[in-house]
Amino acid sequence: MNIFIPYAKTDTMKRVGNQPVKVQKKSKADDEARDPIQVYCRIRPVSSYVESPCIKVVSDTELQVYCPPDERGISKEGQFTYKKIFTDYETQEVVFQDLGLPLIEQLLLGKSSLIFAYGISGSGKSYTMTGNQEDGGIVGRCFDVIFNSIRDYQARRFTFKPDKLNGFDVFSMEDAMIFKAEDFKNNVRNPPKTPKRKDGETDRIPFDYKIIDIEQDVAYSVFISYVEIYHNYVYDLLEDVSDGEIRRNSKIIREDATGNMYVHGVNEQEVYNADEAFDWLKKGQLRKRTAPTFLNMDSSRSHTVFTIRVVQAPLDTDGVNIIQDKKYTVVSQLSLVDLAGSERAGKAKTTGQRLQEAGEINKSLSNLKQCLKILYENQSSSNLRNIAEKIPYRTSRLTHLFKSFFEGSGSIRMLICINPLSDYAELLPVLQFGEMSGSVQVKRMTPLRMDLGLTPGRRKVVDIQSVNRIPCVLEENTRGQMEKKKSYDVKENCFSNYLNLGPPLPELVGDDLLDEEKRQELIIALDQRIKKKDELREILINQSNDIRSQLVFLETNFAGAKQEINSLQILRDQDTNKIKQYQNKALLLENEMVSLKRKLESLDSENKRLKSDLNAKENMLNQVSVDKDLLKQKYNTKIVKKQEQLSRDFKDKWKIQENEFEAKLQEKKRKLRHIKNIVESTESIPGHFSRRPVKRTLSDESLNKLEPVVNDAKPTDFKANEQSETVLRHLRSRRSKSCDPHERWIEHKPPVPTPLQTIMQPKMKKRKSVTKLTDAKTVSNNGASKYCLLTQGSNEQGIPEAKLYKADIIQTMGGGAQVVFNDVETLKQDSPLGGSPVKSRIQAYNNEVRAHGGDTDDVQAKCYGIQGGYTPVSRK
Ligand SMILES: Nc1ncnc2c1ncn2[C@@H]1O[C@H](COP(=O)(O)OP(=O)(O)OP(=O)(O)O)[C@@H](O)[C@H]1O
Repeated sequence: MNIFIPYAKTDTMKRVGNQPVKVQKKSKADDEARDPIQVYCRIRPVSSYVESPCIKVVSDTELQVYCPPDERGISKEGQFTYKKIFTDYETQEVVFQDLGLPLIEQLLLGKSSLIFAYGISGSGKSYTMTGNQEDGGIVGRCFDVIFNSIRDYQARRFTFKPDKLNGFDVFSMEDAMIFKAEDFKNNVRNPPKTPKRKDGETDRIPFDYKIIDIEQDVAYSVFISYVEIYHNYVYDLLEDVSDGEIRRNSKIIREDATGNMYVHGVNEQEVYNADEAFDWLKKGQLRKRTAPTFLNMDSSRSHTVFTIRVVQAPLDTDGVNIIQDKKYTVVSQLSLVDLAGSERAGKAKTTGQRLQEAGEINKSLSNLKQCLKILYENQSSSNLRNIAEKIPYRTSRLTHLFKSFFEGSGSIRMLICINPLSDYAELLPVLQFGEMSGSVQVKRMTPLRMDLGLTPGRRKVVDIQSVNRIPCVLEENTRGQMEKKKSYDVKENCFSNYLNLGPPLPELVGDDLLDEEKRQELIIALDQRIKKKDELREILINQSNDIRSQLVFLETNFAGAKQEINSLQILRDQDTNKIKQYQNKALLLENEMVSLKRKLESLDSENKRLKSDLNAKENMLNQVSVDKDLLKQKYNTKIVKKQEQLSRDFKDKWKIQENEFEAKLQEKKRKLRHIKNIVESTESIPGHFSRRPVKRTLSDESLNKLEPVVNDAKPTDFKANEQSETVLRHLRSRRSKSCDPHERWIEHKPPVPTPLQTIMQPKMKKRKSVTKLTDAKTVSNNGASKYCLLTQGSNEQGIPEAKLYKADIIQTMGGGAQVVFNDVETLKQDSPLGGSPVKSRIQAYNNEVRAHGGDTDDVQAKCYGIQGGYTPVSRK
């Protein structure tokens, strides 16, 4: 077996003998550290008789391409530099060693990588990536190297299981055994289909390489998946399609919690050895879409991605079991991408479906180119604006799937495959793309393995100490049996060493002891044995001393360790107590939270109820206010109408009263004018006094000391003196008591006069009372010389007032009579207490009427007549 010593170590790796690899901690500088995409170029072999028309390899890193002169004699050429150029005579093994092997080493260290093969159709991409049975490609060789390297450190099958989220769950040994038993049962029921071997197919030649310097205190498991991207859809090549089903369902690409892209729901197979992995590869290859074209008899019509994922989990302190905490599990992946070949329809002579496929292939490849170009431009110093253009990863599934790699989740290597028979126009874009990709930098990934602080070499100690230990992988192969046997041999050898005291003693027969020679021989042999025995004793003593001192040392160590353990235990107990306290607190807080939550909920519901009540009440209030407004409006209009009506009525009444008063006034004026005329005519008669109207009131004190008004007394303005002292101007006028007893009076009074209850009653001895004056003869033929008209009403203050209009009846020549008014007596009553005398009088009158069995309504009506100037009793 070859042992691979890596030729190129990255700065993050440090190797010292067989010591486990220590990974430097991630520094800030590492975050910024970037590595270029490493681009390799492989020229496929062609017949030795044919010479490449336009390619010339200058060195193992430089390649020249030139275009033969055209008809105008113009020739073109260009030089391209790559990490390494594999010429046509370089074997698959060499290519693998340069391209694949370092990535396997990184894979086992927990670092991810991506290799993709790019080139024109038929340039040898699939050959390089997968190869064939006899001469395996990169994928098959990867299996061999991986399993050769981890064989002694493999975890039991089913210890890890994909969690469907691009991570892995870790299970105990017992769980793994249960899963294995279930899997065994399933396999018995549905035996897996192994691809049939083609006629003449030989056995696979395993690649005998091994990486010796890997971490031994971890357990490894390997998972593989195989997908193809066809027409921009992702299909699982390891998915079993049931007999009825024609095609597989496409898968979607997702991003996991750490930002890595993955094919969701893809079938990830755990493989335990290279042959098993190779079987799956073959299975997938049979499902891969290929078709014959003019350029390649077995041309890939899809991009295929073969992914190897290595899962590692550290061993516990005892070095026996795996630490089941998921966070210590390291997953690294190596994606091997065989891109479908770019092809020109004319050259490949494709039509129909093949042409469509070619279109899709070219589209996705051009998007890959575009992404890398933008990445390059974003990184280049010429990007002065320092504005990163958005990279269209999502445009195609191919770039979407590898987005995380371009963004720094692992290193990238590209293999440009070239068919030397291709012409300049075909080669140039491929070579240019390769060179441009070499200038793109991707962030350097730091392996994620965590330092648990456990003693290195735990597995080795267990291996040495337990000779009879059954290795965890014993059931997987017979290697363990051999090792077991080996350990027994060691044991036996050790004991034989200790028991061998020297060469065998000479055989003595009979008198041999008497023979000096024989005796000497025996003495020498015995001496030798004694010597050997002493030596052995000395060794034993030394060893026992050593062991003793070691024991002492160990004991002191042990005592120290014990002490340390005790203190640690105390600390642990304290921590446990603290944890318990915190747990109790958390529990209390949780309970409190629950009760608060409940309270909050009840308050919430109460709040909601109150809110709804409030809303209902608000609605009611709104309704009431609306009703009120409506009512107000209604009453306002009613009031306005009523006011208008009242004002109209009032105006009408006012008009009527005004007219009445006007008529009365006119009448009075007419009468006054008439009186004036009479007066003026009597004034002209000698011996007559000029007469002025006299106004007297009952309250007038001057009434008792009546003095005749002198004729030449200055006329007084009636209006001006209305409120002043009353003046008796007519000497003949007297109060009733002083009436001439011989005078005959015609008393004209209302039909039902209101009793005035006063002592100052007119006293007319000779009189004729009439209630209505319809005939003139009543005045003229009666021989009466005086006329008295009694009116009863109320003044402006509502106080009843009685007026006596006195007149002289003058017989006329024609036998008629003229009534000349010459005096007015006004009778007015005031209460000294300020009350209404009318009311009391009416009350008294009513009482009196009732006492005599009369009806008070009539009296009431009369009162109305007195107070309001209106009498319902009609005068005839
Ligand atoms: N280095 C090589 N040595 C021997 N044969 C080779 C080599 N490279 C390619 N070939 C042969 O060339 C043919 C085409 O190669 P391959 O199928 O790998 O091309 P490809 O680039 O994958 O084409 P496509 O893109 O159409 O799938 C195959 O028959 C393969 O065996």
